[in-house]
Amino acid sequence: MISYRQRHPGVDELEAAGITCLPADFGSEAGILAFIEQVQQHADGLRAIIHNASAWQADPVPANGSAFNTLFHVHMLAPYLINLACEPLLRQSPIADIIHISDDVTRRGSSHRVAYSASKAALDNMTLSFASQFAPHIKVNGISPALIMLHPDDGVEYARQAMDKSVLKTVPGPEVVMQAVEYLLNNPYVTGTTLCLNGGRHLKN
Ligand SMILES: NC(=O)C1=CN([C@@H]2O[C@H](COP(=O)(O)OP(=O)(O)OC[C@H]3O[C@@H](n4cnc5c(N)ncnc54)[C@H](OP(=O)(O)O)[C@@H]3O)[C@@H](O)[C@H]2O)C=CC1
Ligand SMILES: Nc1nc2c(c(=O)[nH]1)N=C([C@H](O)[C@@H](O)CO)CN2
Repeated sequence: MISYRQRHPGVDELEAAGITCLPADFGSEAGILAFIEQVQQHADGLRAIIHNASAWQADPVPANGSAFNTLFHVHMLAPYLINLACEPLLRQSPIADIIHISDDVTRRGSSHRVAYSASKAALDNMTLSFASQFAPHIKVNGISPALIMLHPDDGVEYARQAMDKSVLKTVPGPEVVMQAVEYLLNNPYVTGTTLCLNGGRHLKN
């Protein structure tokens, strides 16, 4: 089961493959609650919930609360309300997991994405709280990536500078996130942990 906001061709492919694709906009509490209602109508139980939705928003200039408001909803309120509402569905599964996708930027903050970084740091803290609240039946962990994949409009110089930020000097692609997800889903002794997926950036700054 996936949520989508804009109907990408990839959503059509998933739906054709039999995946339940639910429209959702987590930018408001009403949108989050509407998504929860859809999940409850489509699922009798859940093996895992992976919170991936995100907006890489820079801080607006001149300053206003728009980015903070959006990112509070998408990175904080949506995981919070979905986790609490779907706990009973997760308890139907003999093994259950919640995974929050965060961002390595929370290590140091961001001078141009204060709201983005703060909301991801809050998500990291919710990993700790929900891990305590839902144990022992449900494991709750995070994955904190640095640059995973380049955008189509990223230039060669941007890519070189990005690779130089880590000691492993690579932009690995989404497979490494899947490897981290599989590790967390399959390891019965890991909870309250956020996996650092950053090519060793912390060794450089
Ligand atoms: N890409 C990278 O290098 C890095 C990514 N990450 C994190 O990894 C995760 C995946 O990254 P990436 O794929 O690049 O993320 P994207 O920026 O592509 O966003 C992921 C999805 O979030 C959805 N989304 C955005 N706003 C909303 C909303 N209001 N309601 C519902 N869905 C919404 C988008 O849906 P739609 O397209 O339909 O609008 C999009 O498909 C994110 O949490 C990101 O913060 C962390 C560090 C590096
Ligand atoms: N929601 C998103 N979050 C992030 C993205 C993105 O495209 N969408 N991209 C990055 C960058 O790759 C950054 O890691 C480069 O240093 C971070 N977060």
